Amino acid sequence: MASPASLATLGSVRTNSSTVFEVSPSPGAVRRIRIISRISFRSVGGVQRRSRSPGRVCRCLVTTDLIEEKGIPFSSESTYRGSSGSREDDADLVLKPPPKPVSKAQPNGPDPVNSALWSPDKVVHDKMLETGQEDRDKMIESLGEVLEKAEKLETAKRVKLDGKEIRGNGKSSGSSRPSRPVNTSPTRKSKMSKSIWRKGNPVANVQKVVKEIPRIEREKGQEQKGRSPVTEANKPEALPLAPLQNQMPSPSQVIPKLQVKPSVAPSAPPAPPVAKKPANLKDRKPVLIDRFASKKPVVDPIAAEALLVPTKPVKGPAPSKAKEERRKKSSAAGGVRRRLVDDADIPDEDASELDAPIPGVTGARKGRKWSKASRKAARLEAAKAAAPVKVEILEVGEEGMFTGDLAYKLAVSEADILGYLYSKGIKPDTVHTLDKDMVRMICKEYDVEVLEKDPIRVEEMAKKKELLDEEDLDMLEDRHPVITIMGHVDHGKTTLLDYIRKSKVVATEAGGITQGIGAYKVLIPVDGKAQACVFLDTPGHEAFGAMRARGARVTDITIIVVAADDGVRPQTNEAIAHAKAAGVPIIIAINKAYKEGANPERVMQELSSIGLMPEVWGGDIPMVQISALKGNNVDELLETVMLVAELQELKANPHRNAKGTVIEAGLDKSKGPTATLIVQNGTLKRGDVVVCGEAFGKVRAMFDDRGGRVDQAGPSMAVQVIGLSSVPIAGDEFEVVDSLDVARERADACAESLRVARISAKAGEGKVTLSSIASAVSAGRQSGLDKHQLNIILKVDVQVGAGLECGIGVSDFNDWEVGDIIKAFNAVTKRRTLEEASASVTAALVGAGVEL
Ligand SMILES: Nc1nc2c(ncn2[C@@H]2O[C@H](COP(=O)(O)OP(=O)(O)OP(=O)(O)O)[C@@H](O)[C@H]2O)c(=O)[nH]1
Repeated sequence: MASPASLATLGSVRTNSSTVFEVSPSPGAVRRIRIISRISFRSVGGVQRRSRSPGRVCRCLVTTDLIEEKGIPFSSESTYRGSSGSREDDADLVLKPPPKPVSKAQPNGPDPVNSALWSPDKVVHDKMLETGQEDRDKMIESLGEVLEKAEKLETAKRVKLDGKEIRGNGKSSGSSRPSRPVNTSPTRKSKMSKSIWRKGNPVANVQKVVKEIPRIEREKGQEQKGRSPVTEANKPEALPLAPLQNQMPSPSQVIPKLQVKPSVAPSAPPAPPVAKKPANLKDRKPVLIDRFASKKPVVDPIAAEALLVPTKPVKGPAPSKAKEERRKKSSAAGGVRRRLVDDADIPDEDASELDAPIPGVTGARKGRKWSKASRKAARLEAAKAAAPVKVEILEVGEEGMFTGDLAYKLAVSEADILGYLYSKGIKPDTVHTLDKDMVRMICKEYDVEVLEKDPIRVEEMAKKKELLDEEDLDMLEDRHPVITIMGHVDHGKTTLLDYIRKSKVVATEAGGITQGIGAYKVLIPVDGKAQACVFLDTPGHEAFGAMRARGARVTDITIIVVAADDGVRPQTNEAIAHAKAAGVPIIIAINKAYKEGANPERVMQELSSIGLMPEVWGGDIPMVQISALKGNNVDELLETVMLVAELQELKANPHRNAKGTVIEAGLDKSKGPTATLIVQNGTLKRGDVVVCGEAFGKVRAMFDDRGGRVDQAGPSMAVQVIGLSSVPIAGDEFEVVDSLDVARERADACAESLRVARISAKAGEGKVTLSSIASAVSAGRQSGLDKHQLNIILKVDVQVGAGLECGIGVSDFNDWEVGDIIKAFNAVTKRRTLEEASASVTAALVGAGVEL
């Protein structure tokens, strides 16, 4: 309880219920006066009523500083609880004069403060004013705290939602505490932005600041003040915090700057906020605006502008009408590809041609349609090239044709031909060989003209030329026979020749044959006396007909080998034809006669059917059944040969310059151009000047069939010579002349004559050979061949000679027909069947415009 003295010094305040003053009268110490209960500020003791509300509640806290400032001495030990005091005590307290001021006395006049204090009404009034002011401050402060707490809660929620928890808000709040009174008036958004910004989450803050604050400011500025839009730079200062900022400037002035910082772009010109967003967001983190923005395709601004640029309006509806008309026309024509041509001019029968690509128009319309058409055309062209081409004119020889060959030339199947023959009551032979009459009949059915095949150049080549002059008749001497072995493939020609060489040549001459030059000299005992003979080897494949023809031309006797287990075959017939054409005697060697399954009688019958009647059957053709492998009856065969040769009375003039035929030619690395010559008349000496077609030269050396050097070669002798200017052509005739000048002139004349002959004879006859093509091209003649070129690379080792399984003469091709070249190519390569090779190459030639 307060003492009366203390109460007297403090003054009295009457309350309706109790006195709530707690006074500590000790000066200098911290004192506190607390109103802890309901008080009613009424007019007490002449003091003006502060509040007319009897129930007004007011809680205030007054520090002793204020009391000390007022000069009121008090002590904490003296308290007064006046509820139990009497009115007199209260009056005494009021009526008593206040004690003399201790600390601040004013001698010249009354101290306004002290005087006021000493004025009972004024003291109470001032205290009430001070208490009211403090209450307002307290209320403002408490409201600020409440708002700040609410902001913290809201911010925490938002941050949690963003996955970023904001911690330590108390610090920031504390730092901004001085501005709380200011923040009572501004918007919550600005404070939140400030708070978040200061917590180091600039991204979220940036979004809010950029998007919201300027808009709010702008709206407020425009609506309330009616001013022109503020710039971005002065927006922060235009916040509605300004009035209170003047009173509490320091913190509030900093906060708006932090809020506006991300959105401020001082150097940027004023622009709509929408236009500014991408730049700011891009500067920060675009992924927050659009996480997939980086994955989106980048649009070329120029292209986008071009697309967005509106097209100029086209005058009139012409394009659509024309397009519609074209569509109608194309639909009527029935194809997309026909839109590019004038359909009205196209007859119906030519409509199919439009399926092919249109030259020159293809490039005008690119797309799947045209590429598909191109592919279709390519397929058709390929199929056309691969398919057999029906000939218009067919040549047929005396030997007739195979059914397969005729079917290919007529572009039909063999079944069609056989069916036609059966319908006519004709049954072809077992090998399906059609004779000439059958071929004519069939070709007439298919409207193909048939011409008699020229028995030809092969036959002409096979004809034996007369090598003897009138001067030679008085100096003729016997000569060795030249024998050629011919026959079908694998019928045993080489086996027979090998047996003769081993049994006769090797046995009689030491060393045997060391070099094969396509001619072999053999000594055959006849009546106990060895007689020499020369064998020429020729390939049996059909492609080497020309070689066999040349062989037949230079030969005196022809041995035709026929396998008893296979019978007469095509090359058998060909060999027979060549021999007949050359007028050369024919001896039939029925080989493999002792082989199981062999039927020599059937062979004899077949031969007799083609005009070769066996001697045993009363004919004039010697036929010997032998075994080339075992050597059975080979001596009998040789005796027969020599008997026939003896009957021929083979003679020549060895005392004159040599004449003969080139049977083989080639190019040797060390020797240069080489040629195997068989002397048919005269004697060839070393140093002679020879002319071989277009080649000429002095014979520098000669080699016999054993490889030995020889100085001369008489009639029926085969030698290899070196020293020629070029490689001659197998089959060319050679002749010894007096000098090189003469030889040169003869060679040039021969070359020109051959060239002219090839052009006129080959090309004029419609026969296409490499020579005719080359001659036509070189001569520049308009023969229809100068526009085409056929490139064939064929690697061979020799031109013509013995054992030519792997080689044929390149030069021979110059005079060959293309068909024979194809066959030769197939024979050498053996990559595929003859029909396949012929079909493919023929198709290529036909496609190139070459008539075969
Ligand atoms: N059983 C038997 N086989 C033989 C006989 N003669 C040859 N042959 C075999 O028949 C095959 C062909 O013999 P070749 O001598 O190469 O026939 P070719 O006529 O020279 O053949 P080309 O030179 O290609 O024309 C070989 O396997 C020989 O062994 C024979 O009398 N009896």
